[in-house]
Amino acid sequence: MRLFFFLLSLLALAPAWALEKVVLQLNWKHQFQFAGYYAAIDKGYFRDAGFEVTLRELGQGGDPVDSVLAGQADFGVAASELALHRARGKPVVALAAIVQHSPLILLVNRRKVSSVDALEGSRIMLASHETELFAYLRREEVRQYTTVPHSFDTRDLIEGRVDAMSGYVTDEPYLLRKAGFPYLVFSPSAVGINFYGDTLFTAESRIKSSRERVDAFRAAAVKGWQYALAHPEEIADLILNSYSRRHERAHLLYEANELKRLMQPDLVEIGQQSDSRWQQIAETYAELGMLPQKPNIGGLVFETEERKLPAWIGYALAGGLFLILAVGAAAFYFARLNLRLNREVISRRVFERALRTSEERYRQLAEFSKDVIWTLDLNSMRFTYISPAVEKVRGLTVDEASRQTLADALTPESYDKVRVIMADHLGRLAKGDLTALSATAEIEQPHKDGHTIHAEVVGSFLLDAENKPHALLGISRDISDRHKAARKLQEANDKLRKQLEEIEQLQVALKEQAIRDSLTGCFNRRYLDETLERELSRSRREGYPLSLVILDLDHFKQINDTYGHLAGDRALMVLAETLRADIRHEDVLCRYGGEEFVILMPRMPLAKAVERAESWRRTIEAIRVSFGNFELSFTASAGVAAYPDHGKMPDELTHAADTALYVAKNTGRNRVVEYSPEQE
Ligand SMILES: Nc1nc2c(ncn2[C@@H]2O[C@H](COP(=O)(O)OP(=O)(O)OP(=O)(O)O)[C@@H](O)[C@H]2O)c(=O)[nH]1
Repeated sequence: MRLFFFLLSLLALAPAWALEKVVLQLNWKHQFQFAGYYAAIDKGYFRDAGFEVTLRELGQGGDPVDSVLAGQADFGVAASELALHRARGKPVVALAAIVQHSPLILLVNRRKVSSVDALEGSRIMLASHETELFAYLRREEVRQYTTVPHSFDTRDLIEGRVDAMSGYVTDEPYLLRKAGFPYLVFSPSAVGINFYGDTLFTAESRIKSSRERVDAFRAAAVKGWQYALAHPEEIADLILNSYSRRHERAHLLYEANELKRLMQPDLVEIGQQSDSRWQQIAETYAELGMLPQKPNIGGLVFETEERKLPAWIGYALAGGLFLILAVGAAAFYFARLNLRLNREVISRRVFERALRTSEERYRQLAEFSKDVIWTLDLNSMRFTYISPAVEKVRGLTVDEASRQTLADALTPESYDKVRVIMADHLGRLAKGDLTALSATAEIEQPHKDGHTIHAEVVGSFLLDAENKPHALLGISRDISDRHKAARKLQEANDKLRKQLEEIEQLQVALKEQAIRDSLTGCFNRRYLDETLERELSRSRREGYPLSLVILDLDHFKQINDTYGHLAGDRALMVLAETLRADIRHEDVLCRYGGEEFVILMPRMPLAKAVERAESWRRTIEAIRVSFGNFELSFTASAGVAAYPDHGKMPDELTHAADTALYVAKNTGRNRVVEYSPEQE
């Protein structure tokens, strides 16, 4: 009975015994990168194919290629370097190209490095098997750089211990974005290096000994990958529960998403690989001097059962040989055509590369310019590009500035101004006036902190294929400092002008003071002396007469003595006012002495002057000046002399008028006396 149960238990164990134990050497640590293999184990696909699979992380075993060739592992995961190894004679066989496009990239600090060229002379963290990145640097002509052994720790890049590090597009960007680090990605695909990513491989010896078993292993792995891509959340949980908690769930799902993008399962059957693409990869290595020319990678690509042709096809092929010969000529023609096409493809690549280089240069110019460079879509009137200088100029991040409408980006006055300019230019362009392609304007823009900045903008309309403007490309230069300086200069100029005006007014006042009597406002004696001389000369020159009246208040001393000096002053002022109101515009009224006034009258003949003096005498006689409780009245005497009758020189004339006045005083006062030589 015991023997029966023993035999029964042996039977139950039989399938487990039948399983072949194999080791699959991974090229990195557990994460979604190997999702298909976890799924194949968990869902029993490997078991169904007769395998008990142990997954070994990198670190638990050596390099996958070395491990598999040394027999320490049965299968391995490696990338395109498989072509390099095969061409160098290592008997590796690629079973399934799981990831159609390599996820390998270079990561840099965006603030420090903006183009691959800038990596010349820098420190780059790279793993030795990341051959395509070496190829990439070489193709970008970055020749001098220090390779730093990989720590696989993004902090080395964040903290600036290296200038660049290699990484997987599926992985590191997640960590860097989470750390808020301003990273930039350089991908070898930019220069046409399109390598396979993770590829399942084994040693040639294993295929020779059991091709069917290898095929079964491959099929189980592919099935696992199909499941993993369809159920990323389930596999993420499986990784967390059974393999590694190194990556959080969100990180694993990010990886799943990126990986799916690189595998393109909707377009390419998982694991599919082609001889020609592997050959291209090998030739890229050759082109970069890492392999000899025309590298031989024969045997690298595994012939699956599906890929192998059935025997009947061989007969069919033989039968078709005739047909092939018949179309030989056509093939020759197509080969030539193909050659030409190839040449075109190459020249196109060269052109694209030149274009990329020039684009890169313009991008750098824009990214590092102190001026803000931007493009505005004319349909949506939204910004489609704004360069990072906006942060310094307007205090806004590129994202914040890009979200602004044109109206938000300008003060209301500037917005109106810009709209008018744009409408004008677009109108002119519509009429075919190409001088309207560009415009300049000074505008004001709000800064994030509330103040206003002044900018000088140069804008150019970009035309589409039909020559219609579709966008506006602009460069805005911050001229706030210039503006401030100009405003200060203007203020200083205004102040200076005001001061000059004040000085001029003071000078005029001073001049006036120098020639006027302060009590009565009449011209003073000095002015009379100058004027009399000038007017006499003119009279002489032009031959017209000139009269001079000296008028003196009678008994003025008595007014002072009786009513006080202030009353005398008041009488003088009233007298001056009376005379000023009566003389002609060209007459000159002067206070000649204390109570003595002179009236100079150009172009006035003697008789007329006497009449005028007589009229003043009568007016003065009638004056009544109120002073306190008193009413003052006074009379005046006057002497009249004229050019040329009584003298030709100033002294002669004043002397004559004075003599006549003397006579007036002595003959009873309150009278006008005309000079005559007998008075002497
Ligand atoms: N209030 C006042 N008096 C003045 C001013 N200038 C001169 N006088 C006075 O004018 C008077 C002139 O006196 P006199 O020269 O004797 O002449 P008068 O009293 O007018 O007599 P006759 O000229 O001979 O009629 C003096 O008393 C001066 O003090 C002045 O600016 N204000």
